[in-house]
Amino acid sequence: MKDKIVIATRESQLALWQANTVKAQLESLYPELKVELLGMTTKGDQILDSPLSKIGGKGLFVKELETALLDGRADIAVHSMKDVPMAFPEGLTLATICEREDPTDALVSNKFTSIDELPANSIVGTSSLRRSCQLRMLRPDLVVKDLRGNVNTRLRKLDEGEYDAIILASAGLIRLEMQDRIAQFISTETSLPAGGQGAMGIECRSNDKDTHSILAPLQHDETAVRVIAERAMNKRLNGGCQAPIACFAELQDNTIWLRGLVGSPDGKTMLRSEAYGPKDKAEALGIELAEELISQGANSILEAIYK
Ligand SMILES: NCc1[nH]cc(CCC(=O)O)c1CC(=O)O
Repeated sequence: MKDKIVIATRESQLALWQANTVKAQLESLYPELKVELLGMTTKGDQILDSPLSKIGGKGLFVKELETALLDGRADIAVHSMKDVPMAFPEGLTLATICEREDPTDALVSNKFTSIDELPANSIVGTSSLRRSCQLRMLRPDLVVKDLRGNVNTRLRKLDEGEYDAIILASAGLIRLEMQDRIAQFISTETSLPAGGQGAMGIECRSNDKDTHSILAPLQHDETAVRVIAERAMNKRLNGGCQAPIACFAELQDNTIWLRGLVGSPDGKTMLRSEAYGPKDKAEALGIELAEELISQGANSILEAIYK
């Protein structure tokens, strides 16, 4: 067995937290194993001045990390599952899906404690079409304003008064011990999360058997089933995390309950569907739900965005 694992990671606080968490888990499982971090800056970290949906989708935060894996400069990359593209480059694979943190979206505000409390014309910050289409559908009287940057940058912009409230993933705030900034954990009925939200995944070289077996104990089967169903739906819809697509799977006993939606960015059209299926057919369930949304007209909404 190898004696060292190098983790390629972005250098945002959240990415470093995630990489360090995997490092600590591996070190406690394997006291002899050396685990090092290789910090890198990705395109998604560099381009901060244009909306994410305009600068090219889902691979933005992972491409440089994947190059390091393929070059052998690193052995694994720890990702937020919602940022991981559906297809992996030749030679790389998703080895592990770790236990999910709170999957909800969070409202963060210094003035208001819930979406219901926001007065008409309040400015709400998010750069996610998925969040904004759901918010616009619920509250067409609010003003959605683009908000970029890592979690700390976004909170700073809120504190500087540019926004009345912002929406972030609860998981990121919890991990960074900023849970006290959360005004409202928004229910999944109000804001259906992005596929994979709150779950970390670990990518590595497909043929690196040693690393696969080292990572095996970090797999969380229940989370994996849920995330596989969600990603299958996204994949069938060709949607990245920048599309106004939401999907969320829950597991009750051996049954998956998968909910999905596709919204138009103006919040005027919202296609919703849900499906139940056995947990050993997670991928088929995701595809089934996607096809139901396509039969409702999802493709014409999505094509208008990708154009
Ligand atoms: N797209 C950025 C991103 N990727 C993962 C998270 C949060 C943590 C997670 O979902 O695991 C965030 C920040 C956010 O959406 O607020």
